[in-house]
Amino acid sequence: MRKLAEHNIPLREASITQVHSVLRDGNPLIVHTSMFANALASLANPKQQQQWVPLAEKNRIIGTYAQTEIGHGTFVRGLETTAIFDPETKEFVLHSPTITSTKWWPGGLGKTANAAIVMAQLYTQGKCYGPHPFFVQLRDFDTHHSLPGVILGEIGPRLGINSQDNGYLRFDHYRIPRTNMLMRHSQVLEDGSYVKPIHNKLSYGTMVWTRVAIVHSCSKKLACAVTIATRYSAVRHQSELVPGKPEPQILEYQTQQYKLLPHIASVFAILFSASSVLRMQRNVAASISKGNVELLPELHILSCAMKALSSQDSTQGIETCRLACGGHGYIASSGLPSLYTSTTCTITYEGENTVLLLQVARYLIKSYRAGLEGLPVLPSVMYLTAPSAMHQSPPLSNQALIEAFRISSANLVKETESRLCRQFNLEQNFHYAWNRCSVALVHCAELHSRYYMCEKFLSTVESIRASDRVRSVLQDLCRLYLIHHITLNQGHFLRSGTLSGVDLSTLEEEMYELLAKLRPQAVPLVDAFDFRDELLGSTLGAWDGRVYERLYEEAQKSPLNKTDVSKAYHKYLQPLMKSNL
Ligand SMILES: CCCCCCCC(=O)SCCNC(=O)CCNC(=O)[C@H](O)C(C)(C)COP(=O)(O)OP(=O)(O)OC[C@H]1O[C@@H](n2cnc3c(N)ncnc32)[C@H](O)[C@@H]1OP(=O)(O)O
Ligand SMILES: Cc1cc2nc3c(=O)[nH]c(=O)nc-3n(C[C@H](O)[C@H](O)[C@H](O)COP(=O)(O)OP(=O)(O)OC[C@H]3O[C@@H](n4cnc5c(N)ncnc54)[C@H](O)[C@@H]3O)c2cc1C
Repeated sequence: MRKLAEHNIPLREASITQVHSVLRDGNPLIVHTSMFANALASLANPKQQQQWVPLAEKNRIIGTYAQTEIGHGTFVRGLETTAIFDPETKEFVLHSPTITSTKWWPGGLGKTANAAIVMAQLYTQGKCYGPHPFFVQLRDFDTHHSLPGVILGEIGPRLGINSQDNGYLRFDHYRIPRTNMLMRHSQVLEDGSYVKPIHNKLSYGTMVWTRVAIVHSCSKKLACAVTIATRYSAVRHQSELVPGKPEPQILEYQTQQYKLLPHIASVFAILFSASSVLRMQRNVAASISKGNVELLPELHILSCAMKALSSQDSTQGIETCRLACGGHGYIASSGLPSLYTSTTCTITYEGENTVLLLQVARYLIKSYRAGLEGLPVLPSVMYLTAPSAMHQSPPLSNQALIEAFRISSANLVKETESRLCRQFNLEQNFHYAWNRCSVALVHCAELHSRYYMCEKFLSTVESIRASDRVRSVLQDLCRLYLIHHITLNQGHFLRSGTLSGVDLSTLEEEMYELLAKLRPQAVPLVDAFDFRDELLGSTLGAWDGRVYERLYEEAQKSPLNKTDVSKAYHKYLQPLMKSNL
């Protein structure tokens, strides 16, 4: 926090700086500097911002985002915490009526935060208007004691990010002023009448913002992992490639190159997609402030798609990097275990991935149907019903591969929509039919999202003007990425007829050549991510390659090495050894 102040970094931007990466196992302030700060900036009206933002900037208020309940995370409309307006006192009464309505998971809630943005079902004049955000003080600002009517605690150890205090929260008829409802988009007036927002999902804005931020952070985490594993693979020598010859660097093995290079490529694919979504988010934020919400649905879908794909890719990539380091990848000092545990949670939080992909699928099916009827659809999905341009590009060129993605994705959506119609005719209920098709629907969303990511990778690389040599390396990397994902999804391309079996063999052959061609670039590419050793925090991935010395030095720090004979010997082991059991 002192560093942020020194460098004049506003609270809202803190979460995208390096600060949080230094604190590897999570930290109790992350939700304060990200979601809480963003909720105030985007959901509070100017008067409320004047009241709370300066206090949050000075860390007098430390906040969290309390939405998820022990009984409901995904289904936001099903939240049970109530905020009932009392016109007599001009207050909202917050209450947790059931065990399942207990807020559960918010970061920093357990012991750190003294305030929260609480999502609760808004009731006024006897009517429920759905989940709305409220600013709620939870602890005394001086003593830090929880306030009467507020029950708070920590939820216990987790798979990772255990330096963070994820918490639980219950309300017992806890009263807050009317003006604590975040009123930028919707309001409850003094007489209890409700003023609705210009789009009924604007109160979900903090989630959209965080999903976009997660895409960027996933590329960073994966970049750390590939840096560690690639540098280590250049230092580590093992086995014989040619019998009788010296042990080669493990990076010489094609299988090792196959483990690492596609994930190095993935860092760029995620990064370039993140930039594109971020640009769109800024445009949408500017439009919303002028009262235009036309592009909000597109941003919602794109942020769902990219959050799902980037969290899945980076988690798998980090695990592959860990395995690529053999036994040393399992040791905590490699940095890889904590990278994994602090990344795999992104698959679940801020919208569980399957659920987000189903949001994307819903949009694809709706847009496909609209396109068939000649109704206007947004640019990113026009291709679903637009004629194919496959024949215009040279066979197997990058453009042709992108076209193959586009056509395969459109084909899958078309096929799944027909299945949905057939199922609907059988079930006579759209929702049951939807559920019966949901595996295929998730595949549609994944292929569409992959197409978007490939397209962003290629168009960004093609636009590089600063250096021909850099562009050339990135073009190879991008080509590897396209072919790699085509080989992983062969079935879709064969089914749509966009690529033949022969095409796929040709591409596979090219992929193996690309691995060899890119091998000398592997270390320079990860060096170019420019992580300081302190930030990587890895015995295997440091700049100087002193892997074995660092592993040995780190072992010396183990508390068990402070004495030659441990206390446990005298207490348990010696008696056991003498007991003749
Ligand atoms: C670095 C920071 C650390 C972060 C730590 C992690 C913090 C957290 O995890 S906080 C909690 C996060 N929780 C979540 O993300 C919950 C996930 N669930 C949801 O977002 C919603 O329940 C969701 C989107 C799945 C469904 O919402 P629901 O209100 O039921 O809408 P639904 O009926 O499915 O859709 C209705 C329409 O709204 C649209 N819609 C839904 N959400 C949005 C949105 N945010 N913006 C615009 N439109 C939206 C849909 O596309 C749909 O449009 P259409 O009718 O045209 O097809
Ligand atoms: C580390 C961490 C930090 C978190 N921080 C916060 C925080 O700061 N604030 C906060 O409010 N919350 C936080 N959360 C909660 C998080 O947002 C939820 O866990 C997440 O949204 C998933 O919801 P859930 O746990 O209810 O899962 P569920 O929705 O119960 O998911 C369980 C399974 O059901 C499936 N499923 C659910 N609905 C559907 C559907 N409609 N169709 C098909 N399948 C479905 C899912 O795919 C999944 O396989 C955090 C969670 C974690 C793990």
